[in-house]
Amino acid sequence: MSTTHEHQQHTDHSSMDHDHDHSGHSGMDHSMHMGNLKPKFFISLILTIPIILMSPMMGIDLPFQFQFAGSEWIVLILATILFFYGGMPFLQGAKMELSSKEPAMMTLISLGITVAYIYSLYAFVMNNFVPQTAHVMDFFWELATLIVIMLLGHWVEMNAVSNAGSALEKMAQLLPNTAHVVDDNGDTKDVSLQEVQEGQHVLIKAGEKIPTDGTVVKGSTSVNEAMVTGEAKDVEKEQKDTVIGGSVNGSGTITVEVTGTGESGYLSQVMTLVENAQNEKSRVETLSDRVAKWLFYIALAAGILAFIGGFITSDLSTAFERMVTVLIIACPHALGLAIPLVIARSTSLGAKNGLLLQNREALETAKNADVILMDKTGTLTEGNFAVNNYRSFSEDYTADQVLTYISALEQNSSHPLAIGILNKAEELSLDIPEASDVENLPGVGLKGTVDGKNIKVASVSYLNKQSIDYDKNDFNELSKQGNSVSFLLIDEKNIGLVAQGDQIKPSAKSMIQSLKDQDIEPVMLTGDNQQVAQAVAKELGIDDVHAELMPEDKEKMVKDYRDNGQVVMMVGDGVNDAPSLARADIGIAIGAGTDVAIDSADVILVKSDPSDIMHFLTLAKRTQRKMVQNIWWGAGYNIVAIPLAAGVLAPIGIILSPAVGAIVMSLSTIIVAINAMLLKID
Ligand SMILES: Nc1ncnc2c1ncn2[C@@H]1O[C@H](COP(=O)(O)OP(=O)(O)OP(=O)(O)O)[C@@H](O)[C@H]1O
Ligand SMILES: [Cu+]
Ligand SMILES: [Mg+2]
Repeated sequence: MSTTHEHQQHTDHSSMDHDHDHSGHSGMDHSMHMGNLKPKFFISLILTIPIILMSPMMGIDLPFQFQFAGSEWIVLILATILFFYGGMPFLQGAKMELSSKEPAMMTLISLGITVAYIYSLYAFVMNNFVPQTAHVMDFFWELATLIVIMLLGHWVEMNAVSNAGSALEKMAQLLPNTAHVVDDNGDTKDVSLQEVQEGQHVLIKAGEKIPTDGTVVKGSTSVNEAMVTGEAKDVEKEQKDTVIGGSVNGSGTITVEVTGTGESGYLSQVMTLVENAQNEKSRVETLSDRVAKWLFYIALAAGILAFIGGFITSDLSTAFERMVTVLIIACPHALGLAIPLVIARSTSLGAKNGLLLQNREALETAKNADVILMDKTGTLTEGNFAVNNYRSFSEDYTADQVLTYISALEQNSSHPLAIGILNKAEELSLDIPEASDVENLPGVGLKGTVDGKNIKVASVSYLNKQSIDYDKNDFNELSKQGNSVSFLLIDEKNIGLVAQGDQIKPSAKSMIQSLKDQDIEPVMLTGDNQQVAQAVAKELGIDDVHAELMPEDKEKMVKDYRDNGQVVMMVGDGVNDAPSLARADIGIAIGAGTDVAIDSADVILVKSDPSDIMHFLTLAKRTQRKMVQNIWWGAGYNIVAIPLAAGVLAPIGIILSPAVGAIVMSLSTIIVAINAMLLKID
């Protein structure tokens, strides 16, 4: 079971309807190569102040400004330092964008500052060394403020990303992080990962994350190490093999002697979460890059036209001035903040509402969701099973012995059904033997060896498929009462059963109603038997129910819906849900669920409350709306200002005064910032 691999496939699949490129990071993922912008921003700010004071803005002297003999030299020197020091991150970014042939934000900024700088140099030379010419307007003021505001924007953006990272870290700590430590008597105890010590033995059940580095001392399994090594291939592990903390156990149960420190595995787990979030390239971010790319071409074209127009109607100097004005005004100050601010706000709102977003793209896809497929056990129900009945069909075994054998296998399972059974066994103080070669049979149950016997705990659908006899009336009676029934098979012979009941989560019913109100069709997919499934569905108001499904059946259902052109959300918690979570457009895992499910999902409901799905949908919708609004506010300024600056209306005497342009530009930046902060979900 290679979940990460499947996740990869999943992203490939979803590219049917939109182009999100995980490979195309390079040119646009500014934060990766910009280093620490904080000192850069402050030093640039200090350099900028004297420039603002001593240099005219777009050729206009502001009331607080002053000049003195030689002050233009100070401006020149400061601006030169600023251009190379403060502008470097953008110049480097532009180099990367251009080398991948994707001119965007960085190229536009670089073009603006480079033209401003070079033209200002030219103006400086003309004004100071060629006295006969008319005064040539320089752009040192614009150059300086441009660089400072851009540095601020990117610093905020990077902060947003790393804040999201630390929010994630906090959230991840809320997820269960215990290891099952085996003591000398063979009993297991759940211990917080920080307390696990080298040399201890830990039990790792199917679908669980391997908590620490170690050596296998018992059992065999296959392990998916993709999270750690990046290679999406299952690796077979048997005794004496080493396992890596953070990798995910397949279907076998193993005992491992801890060799790495207790924390390393867990920490790496958190770190991967955070890293994934940081590397995540949301398509909405790309949207602003796309807008910037268009602005780049528009600005370039407008700049050239302005130059030609200016040259025809006036002189070379006016032509240059207009071109530079256009390029500078085209620079998307506000656009640089439009998306990062919304993302920062949205991530922290999500965290406050119990949502851990592993894949921010889910925020975008959500608005198109047509159908939501939901697992039953542990998702819509508590997964707090209580044994209502257990019995033997064989004269060779008592009912208690049936429960004992089942418990022997269940000790190796992380399934909610296992907990109910083990609680009952403990209540009865049953002496449980040790099982070996335990393997999870997803969608069916468990198998293993106890007292030299081949034992299985299996579902009714397995018995049906294998044509193993059981009393149908008896089974129907139990399951109609809402019991999940598991059979004990010894050498494939039906020996007994255990029947357990569960409760529906309190918030589930109103959530289903809200989903229907939003025209999202709820469908229940469960591995449990028909009768229980129907009972729960009826109670919740779900009309479409599919029961007795194997994990691959669930996955196929997701696929069928998607092939039908529908956008599928899938909510689940178990090993049996992992493939479908990865396959769905939006996979949502229950925080208390198994590690594989969590790894395969895009969103984690940390509080394990299904009604947080509604929070997610609201957050997604509002985030999306804010992004679009902010892009309009950010780019709208450019759309209006560029043609004016280019002199489109010059023939009728209207030409955008550069000072007014600069003021409107600042206004649009402020609007974008305030608008982002107004994002709320209640
Ligand atoms: N650890 C286990 N102990 C006992 N029975 C099990 C176990 N695992 C699976 N089964 C049997 O297999 C059936 C299917 O299990 P599966 O995990 O696929 O679904 P589920 O947990 O019952 O339901 P859902 O898919 O809604 O979570 C269970 O209903 C049960 O009969
Ligand atoms: Cu700008
Ligand atoms: Mg489940």
